Amino acid sequence: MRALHDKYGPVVRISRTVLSVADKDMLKQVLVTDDLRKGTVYDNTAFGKPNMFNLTDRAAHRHTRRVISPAFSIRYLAGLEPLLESVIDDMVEKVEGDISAAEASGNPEAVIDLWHLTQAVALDAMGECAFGETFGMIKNGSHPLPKRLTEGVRRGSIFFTNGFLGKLVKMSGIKMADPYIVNFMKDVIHKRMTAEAPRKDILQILIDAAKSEKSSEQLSENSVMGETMLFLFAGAETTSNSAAFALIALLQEREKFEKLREEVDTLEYNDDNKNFSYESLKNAAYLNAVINETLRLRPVTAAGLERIAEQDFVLGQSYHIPKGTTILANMYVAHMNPEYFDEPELFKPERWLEGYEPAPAVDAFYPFSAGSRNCIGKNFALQEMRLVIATLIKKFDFDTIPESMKDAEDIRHFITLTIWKDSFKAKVSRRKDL
Ligand code: HEM
Repeated sequence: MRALHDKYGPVVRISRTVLSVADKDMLKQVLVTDDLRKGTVYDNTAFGKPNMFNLTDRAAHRHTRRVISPAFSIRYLAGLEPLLESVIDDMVEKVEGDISAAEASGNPEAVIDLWHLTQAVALDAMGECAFGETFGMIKNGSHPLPKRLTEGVRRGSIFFTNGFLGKLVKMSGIKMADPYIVNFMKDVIHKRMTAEAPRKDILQILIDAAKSEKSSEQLSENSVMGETMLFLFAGAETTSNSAAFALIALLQEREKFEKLREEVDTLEYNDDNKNFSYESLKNAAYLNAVINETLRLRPVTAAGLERIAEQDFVLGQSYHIPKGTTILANMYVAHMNPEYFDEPELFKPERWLEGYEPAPAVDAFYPFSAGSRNCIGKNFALQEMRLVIATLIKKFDFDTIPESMKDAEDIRHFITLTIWKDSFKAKVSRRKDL
């Protein structure tokens, strides 16, 4: 798609009824101002349960989003900090344990798969915050869930990107939701519905809605299940891949790693509970610049977001778009446009720092989308990424493994952007300068 945009400009007609759009003002029009309805491709992900992500009906989506939004408010998220912190503590313990094991056999460095580690962290974070208990991924190293999750996402991507196949499977009545995940979910919800005391987490907001007697605040039990499963799909791999992509970029460019470490060492850190404060991470300019730059270069939805014109309209004051046209909002192409971001191929966190010239076009930066269907988990994801990256850099030294660095260049797009090998290993040791 990028090559087509390079050749034909910000609007590319890829078939009689499908346009790809990468102009920043048009992206805003499609996603925010005109707020076009989600396209039919989203129906293809609704094999199991309808949820906030795949609902295309505006009223149904508005209701669900309104009921769930309090779980993602900044204030409520602040209350989830102890849960996230316990996951980060597990991560540190795990890495230290691996290093101790390596040291016992005479090696100061442990070989650790950072792709898997961040995935385990994201799954345990989702477990703690949305399922009421950790999956124990970091500690035990395995749980049937991540394997099935990855398989599910990859299988789903075939249907997500192939509308005809999706419709065929739907018509045939084949159930795409993995029964293991469904049963797991049913148990979790049952436990919480019958629990005596509430637990302060994301799931609690959904459970309260399931129990609510006011129809305007209600969610059916079926919806609670659909939404909770959605958090697992939407919240784990997206966040873990992004955190891992940031670590890979920092290992590729050591001076940026050192610059980040310098900043991380100045941040408020509580030695007793071994954690950074939310405020200090939120205001860490270089850390947030590294995250922004990673999301610019490696946006999880790099294939574009599908929207549909429900009536004729004029796009960007120049294109007459007939009703029924599908529009792909292609943020990746916008992120790679040199008019918006200078030297767009380069990993340059500095562009996000105050005073950098030419300033990045923040209105062309859409990693979490925008408008009524933007990412509800944005703040959660950002905080988790900040914690993971800052903690690893504060506590450990890293050495690269050439073969892994090479493998990390093979990046593919399923539903999210991922490393084809599903693995990124590095040598990790205790920090020598502490
Ligand atoms: C780096 C991490 C993440 C990125 C880059 C990301 C990005 C996105 C994007 C681009 C969308 C719009 C998708 C579309 O229109 O098709 C989206 C939607 C969504 N995301 Fe995220 N996301 C991340 C993490 C999370 C987390 C942690 C959660 C939940 C805990 C989450 C939950 C959702 C949900 C529920 C939607 C659908 C919202 C709606 O349609 O109303 N995401 N995300």
